[in-house]
Amino acid sequence: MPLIDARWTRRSPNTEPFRWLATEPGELFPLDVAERLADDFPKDGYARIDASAGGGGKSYRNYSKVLAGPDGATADLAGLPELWRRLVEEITGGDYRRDVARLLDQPVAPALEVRLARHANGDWLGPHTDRDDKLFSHIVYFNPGWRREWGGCLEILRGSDPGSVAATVVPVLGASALLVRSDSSWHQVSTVAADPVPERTSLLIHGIA
Ligand SMILES: O=C(O)CCC(=O)C(=O)O
Ligand SMILES: [Fe+2]
Repeated sequence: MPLIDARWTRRSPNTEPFRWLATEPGELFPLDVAERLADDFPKDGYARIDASAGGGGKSYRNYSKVLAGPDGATADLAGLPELWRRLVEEITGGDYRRDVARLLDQPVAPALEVRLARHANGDWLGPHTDRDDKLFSHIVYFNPGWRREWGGCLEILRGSDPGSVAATVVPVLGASALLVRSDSSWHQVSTVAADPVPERTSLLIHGIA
């Protein structure tokens, strides 16, 4: 039995302010699968990245862990919980990227990068469009009971202005967002509120051209 329910790709993307799609909990995988993935969310082997000083690129702070690189190399899969290993194998296995290509009317991504991220209290990701070597970004969330007022929400922007929010995705368990990269695909992650708000966990899948 696959973990991913291929029916999630029957949806049509939004066209405003660029091409993107939000999926509801239960669409991408059954809720009990999402719960088990959240329970087993890998905790070790992250790099703390603080790019708040800028330097021309996007401004952000998080913990990041690469699961599969664009060169086809997979990192540390043996150390992953069994369910996570299965999920990474399914994502990199071929059907997933063909389904995404059909949904987005794009060429099949020649390569994927798969990462985990954790955002702690005060972490954020400033406005950006993603690098132009990306075809799409798919972000899946694993946060039971996450509330909008805790921050850490994905905000779809009309432009580079952080105030130009067109839509908000609350990163609740099992929800996901699929973004088609373009010069107008501006988005950001609002700052995660202070303790006792828990860490925000996510899986990122980038299609690389
Ligand atoms: O975590 C999210 O909701 C968005 C992440 C993102 O946009 C990125 O890593 O480029
Ligand atoms: Fe992004």
